[in-house]
Amino acid sequence: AKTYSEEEGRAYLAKLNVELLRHSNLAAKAEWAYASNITDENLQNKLKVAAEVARFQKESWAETVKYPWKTYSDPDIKRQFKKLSVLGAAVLPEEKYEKLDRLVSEMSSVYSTAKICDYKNREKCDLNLEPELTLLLAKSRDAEELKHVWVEFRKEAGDKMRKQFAEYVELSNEAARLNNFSDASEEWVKDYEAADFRQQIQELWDQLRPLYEQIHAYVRRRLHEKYGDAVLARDGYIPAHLLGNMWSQNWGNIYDISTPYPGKQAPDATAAMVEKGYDAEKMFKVAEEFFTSVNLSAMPDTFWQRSILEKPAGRNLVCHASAWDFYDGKDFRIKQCTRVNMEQLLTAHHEMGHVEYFLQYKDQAGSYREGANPGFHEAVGDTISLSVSTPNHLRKVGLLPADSKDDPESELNYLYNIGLEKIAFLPFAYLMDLWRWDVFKGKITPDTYECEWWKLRQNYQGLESPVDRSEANFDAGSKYHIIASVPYIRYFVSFVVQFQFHRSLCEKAGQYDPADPDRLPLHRCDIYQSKEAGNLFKSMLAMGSSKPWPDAMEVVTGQRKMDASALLDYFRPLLKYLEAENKRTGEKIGWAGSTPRHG
Ligand SMILES: C=C(C[SeH])C(=O)N1CCC[C@H]1C(=O)O
Ligand SMILES: [Zn+2]
Repeated sequence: AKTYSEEEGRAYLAKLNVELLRHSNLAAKAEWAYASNITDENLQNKLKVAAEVARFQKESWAETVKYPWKTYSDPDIKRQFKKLSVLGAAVLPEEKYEKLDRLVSEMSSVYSTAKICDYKNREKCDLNLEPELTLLLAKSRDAEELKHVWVEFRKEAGDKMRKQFAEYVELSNEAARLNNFSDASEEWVKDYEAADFRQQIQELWDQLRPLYEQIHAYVRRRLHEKYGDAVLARDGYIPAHLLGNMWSQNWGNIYDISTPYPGKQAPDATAAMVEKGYDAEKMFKVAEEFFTSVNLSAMPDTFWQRSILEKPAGRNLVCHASAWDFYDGKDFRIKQCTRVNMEQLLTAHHEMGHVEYFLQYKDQAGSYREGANPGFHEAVGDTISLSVSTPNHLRKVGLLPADSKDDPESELNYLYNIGLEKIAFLPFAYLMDLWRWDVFKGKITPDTYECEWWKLRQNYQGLESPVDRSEANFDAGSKYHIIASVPYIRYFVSFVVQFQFHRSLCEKAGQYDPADPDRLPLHRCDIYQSKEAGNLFKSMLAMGSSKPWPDAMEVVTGQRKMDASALLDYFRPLLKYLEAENKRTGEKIGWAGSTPRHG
C-alpha cells in the first residue's frame, strides 16, 4: 500500500480539520435544538444529524489510519493523528450507534421532565427538579417533606431508567472494545494520559479524607441538634435527604442551620442581588466583567443573542446548566435555568469559565479544541469563583454591605461556607466514577447496582438512604451525569487543581505570599482586575489540549502534578476550628462500624 509522507500527513490533517469542525458544528446545532426544546421532532433530527456525522467520522477514520503517523517526527502532527485515531462511539454499526444515542437522549428526557406531587398539596403534581425541588431541598427544614421530595423524585427519575441504563452500558462497552479498550472506563480515563491516573486520584483522596471526616462529624452534630434522635444518630451515617441538595453533593444550603458563629456576617450575596433587582442577564454580565477585568475575553454578541439564561415557559428542556462550543470560532452559548441567588451567580461563573476556555483555544486545530484534560475545563470558572466569593470582593461589587467587617468569626463563617461546597463534594465526585468504572468493568452488575451504590455512599460520604432501598431502585440514575453519559472524575480533578491555579494566580497578583501565608492568607485572595494573573491563566487556556496536561499545569503553577496541598493550605484555619470543636463536643470522627438503618 502507498505510504503517506509526513508532508502528505500534514496536508491531510489541514483538510480533515476543516471537515471535522464543520460536522461538529452541525452536530452541536442539532443537539442544542433538542436540549433546549425536548420534542420528538427535535429528537429525530438530532439522531439523524448524529448518524450522518458518525458516518463521516467512520469514513475519515478509515483514511486517517492509513497514515504511518507513528513514524513521523513532528510531535504536533503525531499528537493530532493519535487523537484522531480513536473513533469513539461512531465505531459501532449504524443501528447500534443510533440505539445508543437514542437511549442517552431518552434518559435525558425522562430526567429533565420528571415531575412529582407537592408534599402538602397532593393535588399539585407539576413540581420539576428545577426550580421547585431544588428550592424545596434547599429551604425546607421539615424532615418528612425532605424525605418525600427525595424519594418521589427518585421514583420518577432513576427508578424508571434502570433497564435503559443497563443497555447503555452494554453498548458503551461494545464501542470501547471496538476501539481496542478493554471497556468504556478505560476509554474514559484515556483523556488524562497517565497509566496511574486512578492511583493518583486515590492518593489525593487519602490526603483529603481527614478534612472531610471533620466537616462530616461537625455537620452531623449540627443536624442532630436541629432534627433530633428520631431523624438521625449522632455517630452514624447522615441520612441523605438532610443536606440541602438532591444528591447531597454540596451542603451550602444548610449553612444557615450549622454556621459556627450565628449572627455574624453571612457571606451570602443573595439578599443584595434580590434587593438590587438582579436578573439572569445581570448575573452573567457581572461574571463577564470579572473575566474582562483580568484581561480575558468578553462574550461575543452571538452569546447574548443565542444563549438561554432563564427557564423558558411552556416547553420541556434540559435545565441542567451547560456551556456550548459550536466549533466555528464565533458561536458560543450557555443554557442555564438561572435563579437569582449566590449559588447561581457562582454557577454562572462556572459556565462562563467553559466559554472563556472555548474562546482562548478557538484558533487551535480541531483535535485540540478541548481542555488540557476534562478536569481543567471544569476548573476555569471555579478558580475565578474562589475570588468572586470572598467577602472583600463581594463588598467591592456591592453584594455585601460596605460596612461589614472581617473579624475572625465572620472569616471562619466564610471558610466554613466554602468548605460546605468544596470539601463535602470530594467523596461524591470520586464515588460517582468509582461506581461507573466498576459497572463498565462488570464488577457491578444490574442486580447489584443499588447495593453497590449505597456501599460507596456509606463508605466514602458517610451517608445512608432515608428509606429502605432494594434493586427495584436505581439511585445512581437520579443524577444527571449518570444517565446523560457525562464522566464525573473531571469534577474531582477540578476541585483539586482549581486551588493550585488559585494559589498561583494569587501569587502572581501579589495577593498570596507562600513565604508568609498568615500575612496574606490564600482564602482572602481576590485576583479581580489583576491583568498579570489573567495573562498567566490565558497562556494556559490558549493551549487547549495541544500539549499533555502536565505541560499546561506547569505554565500556571510550575508543578506537573495534581497536588492537594493548595486545597489544604486554603482550608487550614477551618480544619483547626473543626478539630477543636469536634474535640470539645466529643464527636466520634467518621462512621466506621455504624450499622446502616436501611437497605
Ligand atoms: C454545572 C455543571 C455543568 Se458542567 C455541573 O454539572 N456541575 C458543576 C459542579 C458539579 C457538577 C454537578 O452539577 O453535578
Ligand atoms: Zn462545568
